Amino acid sequence: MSDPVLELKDVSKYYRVGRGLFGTKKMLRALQPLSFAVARGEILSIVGESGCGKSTLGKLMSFVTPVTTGEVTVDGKTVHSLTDRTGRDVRRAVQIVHQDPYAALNPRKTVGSILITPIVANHLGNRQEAKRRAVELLELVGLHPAANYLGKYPFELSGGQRQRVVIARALTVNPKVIVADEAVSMIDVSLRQSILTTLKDLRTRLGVAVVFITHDLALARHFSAGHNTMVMYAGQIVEYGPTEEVIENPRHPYTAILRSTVLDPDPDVVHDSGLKALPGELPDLNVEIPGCPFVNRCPLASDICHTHQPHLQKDLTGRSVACHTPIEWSDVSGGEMLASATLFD
Ligand SMILES: Nc1ncnc2c1ncn2[C@@H]1O[C@H](COP(=O)(O)OP(=O)(O)OP(=O)(O)O)[C@@H](O)[C@H]1O
Repeated sequence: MSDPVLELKDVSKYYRVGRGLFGTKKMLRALQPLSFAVARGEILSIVGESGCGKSTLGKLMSFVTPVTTGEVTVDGKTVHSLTDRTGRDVRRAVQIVHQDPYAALNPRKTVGSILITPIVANHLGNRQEAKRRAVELLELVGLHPAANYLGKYPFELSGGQRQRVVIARALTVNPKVIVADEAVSMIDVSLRQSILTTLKDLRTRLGVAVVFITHDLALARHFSAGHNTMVMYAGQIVEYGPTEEVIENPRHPYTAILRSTVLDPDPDVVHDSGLKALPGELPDLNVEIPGCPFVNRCPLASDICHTHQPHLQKDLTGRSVACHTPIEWSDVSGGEMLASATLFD
């Protein structure tokens, strides 16, 4: 990859979820070891059903939660503990924006204080410089005239305005990557588009990379058009590559089924098209299974899928798929693509 800024190497996450027989620890495998990188200024969408590990991955890459195994690095540097002062610069290079703008802001602090405090605390300017920077950031995230917002309390703002303040706060420490975890899912549908545009503008204006975590394939297609999309299933990456390739000509049967279930035919339509329930259930993450985690829901499964776990393999188009029986596409007439498998019936 050209110019990676954030790299995850064999990163996994197990949560302790109680005690089993004889007091043994019961662990839930939220993420299998996975590796990928985010390039400077890249937009990467991460999509998948509820429980597939998207938020866990977002928390690991922004140093909110420690990894169980593996390593997360920013410009080749890592942190050895999430509270280690020497790793502060590395940690603050990745900022996370959560879905709930109501819970994210201290109701007793003004917008000015919310933005000025981290700038001063991180020695990025004195109070006067911090105030100037706060105004700049509010303008940047689309709150005009910015000076009017400094004295406001969160309760005086709409959900969309609060989320803009949350994004401005993330920018106070000059991050290299913003992880937006379902950042518009609690925002009124009519305001989503403009917040997404603001996030995209940050990439253009500041060169910051944006990792966009969503359960909504249509939003991913829209937001990361021209960039990359990763599809997750049961704590694993099942498909990864250029957004148009992954979503228009999916090679993993899971991506294909998601696509046929949820997508609006118009790629420019942004609306609430969350994943509908697929037939079957996610596998039990408490149990280690030998084969592919999707095997019980997969219409293309063959014998090997029950016994051997498929690994992510890159094809000639630069897309990676973890599947023993990936869908083959062929160009039949003047660019029209035809799948070998009829998953869309
Ligand atoms: N702190 C925790 N302790 C125990 N299990 C957890 C914890 N956080 C997440 N999990 C479990 O890890 C798995 C992955 O959860 P995660 O929240 O990362 O998925 P997700 O794809 O983001 O889903 P959602 O969109 O519903 O948040 C789930 O089975 C979840 O119940």
